[in-house]
Amino acid sequence: MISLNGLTKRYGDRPAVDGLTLELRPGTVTGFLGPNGAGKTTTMRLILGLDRPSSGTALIGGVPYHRIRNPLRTVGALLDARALHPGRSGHAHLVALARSNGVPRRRVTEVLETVGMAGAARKRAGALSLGMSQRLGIAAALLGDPQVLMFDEPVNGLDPDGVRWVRGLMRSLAAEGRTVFVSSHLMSEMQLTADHLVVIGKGRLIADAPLADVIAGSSLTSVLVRTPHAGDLAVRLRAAGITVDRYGENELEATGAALETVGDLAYEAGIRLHELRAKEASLEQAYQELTAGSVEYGAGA
Ligand SMILES: Nc1ncnc2c1ncn2[C@@H]1O[C@H](COP(=O)(O)OP(=O)(O)OP(=O)(O)O)[C@@H](O)[C@H]1O
Repeated sequence: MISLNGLTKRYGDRPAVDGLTLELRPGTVTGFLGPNGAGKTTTMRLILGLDRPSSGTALIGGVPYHRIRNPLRTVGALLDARALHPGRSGHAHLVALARSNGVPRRRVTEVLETVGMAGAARKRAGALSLGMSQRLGIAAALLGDPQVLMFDEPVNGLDPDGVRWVRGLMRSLAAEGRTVFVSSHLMSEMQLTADHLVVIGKGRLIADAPLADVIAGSSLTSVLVRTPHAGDLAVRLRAAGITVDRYGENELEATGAALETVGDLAYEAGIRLHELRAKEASLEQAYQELTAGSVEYGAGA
């Protein structure tokens, strides 16, 4: 479990991370979202003890990173896949990492197989494609078989097959009861991977909620109804303050109300329904609404 309490990091007088308080739970993939410069990488660096907080705390299993006795066996992380000695092979890198952290050497072979790098592991790190470097970084994170895993943009540079593989890996790590914290800008991918979302903007917490709740909270999530009495139902729904769009004679779309509310209002009015169906917003739409006020580096209209 990771707990952040009032976590703050200032560079000069500008906060990059501003009073984050939240908990990341085991058995869950938590997606970490936010516009460019929102403070995602800084938050991960603070959790990993690579930067010191200006105030507040980041604890892993109740202790700060620097007090963990065997960090690699407790937390695995991929922050920057290119941060490797370019002349060293992936295999040599992992062997050195295993040796200095008391991890048995056979784990190197295991994790290289897990990430599909067994063939390319003897290449110089500098000669690897971005996607292969990402796989190697993921192998390093898995090396100590840790309960907590953090990945900063792990699918960056991966081909569609690799993206699907990362999704399966995150899901299986969480299914084993591990805490998985993963940042990404690929909303469609996050929608398929994450159970829970933490959204930040300008260093501040915007949302900390199950994926389903974030999507249900979008103004674009609506209810589609098919009924021979669409006109009557529209009047009833509008009277209850619900926005209604009509499609043809027998169909309407109600926005800003739960499926149950629409069904109950129809029932109370004695209106027969032939179809009642939720039309979910995409995570991308929900995310854009949530972060509309926090985008610092946008391209304008
Ligand atoms: N070492 C540093 N010195 C000064 N400012 C920094 C430093 N590191 C990060 N920042 C600033 O902190 C803010 C947050 O940056 P961070 O990299 O954490 O954002 P991010 O959410 O990971 O962004 P992206 O999605 O673009 O990777 C940015 O404004 C960045 O310029």
